[in-house]
Amino acid sequence: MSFLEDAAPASPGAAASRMAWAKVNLTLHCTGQRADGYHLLDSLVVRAGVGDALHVVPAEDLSLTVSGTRAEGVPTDARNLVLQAAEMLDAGAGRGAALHLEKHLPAAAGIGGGSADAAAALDLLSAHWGVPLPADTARLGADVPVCLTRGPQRMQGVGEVLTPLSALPPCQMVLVNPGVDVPTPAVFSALSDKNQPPMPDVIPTFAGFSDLIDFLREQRNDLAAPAIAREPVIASCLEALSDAALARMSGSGATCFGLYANAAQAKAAAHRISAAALHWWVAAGPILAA
Ligand SMILES: C[C@](O)(CO)[C@H](O)COP(=O)(O)OP(=O)(O)OC[C@H]1O[C@@H](n2ccc(N)nc2=O)[C@H](O)[C@@H]1O
Ligand SMILES: Nc1ncnc2c1ncn2[C@@H]1O[C@H](COP(=O)(O)OP(=O)(O)OP(=O)(O)O)[C@@H](O)[C@H]1O
Repeated sequence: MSFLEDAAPASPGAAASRMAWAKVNLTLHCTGQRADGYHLLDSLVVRAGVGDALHVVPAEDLSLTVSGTRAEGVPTDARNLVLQAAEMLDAGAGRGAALHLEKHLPAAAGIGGGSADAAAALDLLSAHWGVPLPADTARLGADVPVCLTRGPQRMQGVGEVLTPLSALPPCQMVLVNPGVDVPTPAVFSALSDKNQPPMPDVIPTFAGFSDLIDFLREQRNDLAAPAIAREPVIASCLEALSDAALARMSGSGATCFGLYANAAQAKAAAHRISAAALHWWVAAGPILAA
């Protein structure tokens, strides 16, 4: 089980570090489809207080090593979004950096693990090399622009249109992943109605936890039904979170989140679910305010 307290501090030899916080889609409405096949979205996105950590030390060449509880199977070559972000930023200039990724988020899990790592790499290396961020970071992945922001965001377009929202009331979250990879393209393809209603034009400022929950209850994750049809265990994750004020799936799955009013409730739920489903990944922490 992972908690915010487990988040890796800057490693002793690192010149600089960044956290790559999990991205959670509190809502995910699919409102259309572009001619190139990408889907138009309307999503309320937050960061959970659990994530990967990326460290850099100066070096002649560009390199990446990976450790951590979820390091198994994560590529260390050019397939890794951290190195793709570095190459994008370097633009062929041949700059070096020794990068080390502490991987704690499951991959292909709907919480943007790879996208958050790419955003952390862009932010870290932009400062380390003294070069500006490129404009078209969505080329690395539709979730990369939102992972470069802090605080709650309304995400529209195919992921590149971002509107910062007022801070949410304090809210604790439990994340549960049953260990099945859910490929994003397959879930989008299986979505039968791609023209569903957006969120309201104006997202209100929430006075307290119960106002936030009341609002979210009226919203949807349109990818939940096709994801559950592919992987029915996702419904079991939602069932395991049934003591939460609200339980939904994030992104294209399979990770589900439960929202709780306080940390004691969230930790109790996380312990209960971990004990009952030993092979599931379970994490608890606050929604990050900024
Ligand atoms: C489902 C979300 O996680 C919601 O935040 C994102 O839209 C997906 O973000 P991502 O994994 O960074 O997406 P990408 O790596 O750019 O795209 C993976 C695949 O998802 C599908 N895709 C993604 C984003 C989008 N707006 N429409 C899509 O149809 C496409 O088939 C694409 O080939
Ligand atoms: N830094 C990285 N960490 C994890 N996986 C990576 C990384 N870089 C590349 N990958 C590859 O990308 C794939 C998808 O990873 P990622 O965690 O971004 O997907 P996701 O959880 O589906 O994100 P989303 O929330 O956008 O659906 C993995 O199968 C993995 O092989």
